[in-house]
Amino acid sequence: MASLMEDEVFRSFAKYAAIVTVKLLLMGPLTAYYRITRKVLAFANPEDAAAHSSKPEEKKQLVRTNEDVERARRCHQNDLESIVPFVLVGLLYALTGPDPAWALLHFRVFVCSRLVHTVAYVMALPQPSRGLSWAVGLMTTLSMAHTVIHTLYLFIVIS
Ligand SMILES: N[C@@H](CCC(=O)N[C@@H](CS)C(=O)NCC(=O)O)C(=O)O
Repeated sequence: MASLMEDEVFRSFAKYAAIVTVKLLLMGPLTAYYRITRKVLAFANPEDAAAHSSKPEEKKQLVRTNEDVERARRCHQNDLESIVPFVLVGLLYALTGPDPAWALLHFRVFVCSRLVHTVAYVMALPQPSRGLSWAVGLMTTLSMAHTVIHTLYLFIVIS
């Protein structure tokens, strides 16, 4: 780890991966905040509610959903679909010895795209704000994946 930290690209990867992972982790507390402030202190599944009440009307109340809570949950799910691949691919990419300026651009663009995606999702901004920010993040990860695969291919051909 100490010798990896001497590498400029790995240091910036670690920094931006940490930022975007903290952002992902904060989606849980944000969902909890919406649950509390929108008074949706309900169960997620009907069977959980059934364990607490047998009355149909009461059961319905116990599984009540709220648009803000669901929005935060969907955003959290989307973060998992995008950020986990970024961290995995980004780690391999950092190990390919890319140009530091180009690598930094990839990391920054990805982090910005996810921050914009979160704001667009949670605040229900009009499309294509969310779609575009998601697409930019995806392109960035795919670009890094391309470099990883290309580097491996060259390594196999040369050796
Ligand atoms: N699992 C995603 C795949 C496509 C995707 O991530 N689309 C972006 C841009 S439209 C999005 O924000 N989808 C909403 C979501 O995942 O809840 C979906 O079902 O929509």
